[in-house]
Amino acid sequence: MTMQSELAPATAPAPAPAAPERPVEIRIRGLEKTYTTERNTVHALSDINLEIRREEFVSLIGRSGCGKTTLLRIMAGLVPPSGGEVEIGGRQLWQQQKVDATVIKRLGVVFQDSNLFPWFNIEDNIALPLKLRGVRKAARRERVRELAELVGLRNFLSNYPRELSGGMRQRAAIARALSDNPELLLMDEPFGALDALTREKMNVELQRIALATKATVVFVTHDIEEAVSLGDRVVHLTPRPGRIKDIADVDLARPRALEVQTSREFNEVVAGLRASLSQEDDDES
Ligand SMILES: Nc1ncnc2c1ncn2[C@@H]1O[C@H](COP(=O)(O)OP(=O)(O)OP(=O)(O)O)[C@@H](O)[C@H]1O
Repeated sequence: MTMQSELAPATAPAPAPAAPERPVEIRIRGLEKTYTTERNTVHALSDINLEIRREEFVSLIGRSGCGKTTLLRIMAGLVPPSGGEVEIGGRQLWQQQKVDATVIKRLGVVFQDSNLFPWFNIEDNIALPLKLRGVRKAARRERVRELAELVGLRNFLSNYPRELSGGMRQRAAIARALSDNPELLLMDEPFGALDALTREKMNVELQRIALATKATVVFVTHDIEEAVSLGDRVVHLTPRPGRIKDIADVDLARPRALEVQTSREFNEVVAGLRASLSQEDDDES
């Protein structure tokens, strides 16, 4: 495991960048976010600098309120930053508080709640982004079938969301996010509401899907084991204001089966991150 720290002395060996042969997909520079409400001002993110390479899987962890969701929502074009830059695929996402629509087309977003429309069946839910883009019915049907195969919902296309389990609904939400072939998948605690066993299965599934689609993935979670199981790197944010405290490299081959969690490397990375998170508690007390 390599822990990269902003506070590392100048003599520390330079950390090996993940997948150096791949181009940078996301470049975040000097990102700031301040929320101003009638009652107070919250400095949610401060001087966030991060580069993510194409096809990389990056997990974001940190205690509640450290700005994980804010960072993801800025990257998704949903919340404007107060300062700094987010470049995706070589283009600025935000310009004067407005999003560049061509950059948004590269993105797929999945939240904790699947947000499926209850009055549409699974096929229509998955097909919705394609329909909105004016893709013809026959092409939509073909793409939905492909995606349903990928996420294991082939036999449930005519069902309604209420007839599916939580894990199946999340798989449908992932299929919908993938429908327009996004190069970048942004996921905010997508499995947070699932039971532990379903979550483990979904972690294995998600890796398979990410490998098959060659998507770059940014994945927010509270769970250290989940972050390490999935990530090529794990970015640890600290609160007040949200900053990157350190970044752990996870040098484990893919695809990673559940058994990876018994390996020495896995447990070393988890222990390092746990120590880093609990040091935050000590710093607070
Ligand atoms: N719309 C908003 N208006 C005002 N403050 C906000 C808003 N959204 C978030 N915040 C504040 O910004 C900070 C970061 O919130 P954010 O939701 O990004 O953290 P988080 O790490 O995702 O938290 P959690 O793990 O609990 O979801 C918090 O102090 C939060 O109260």
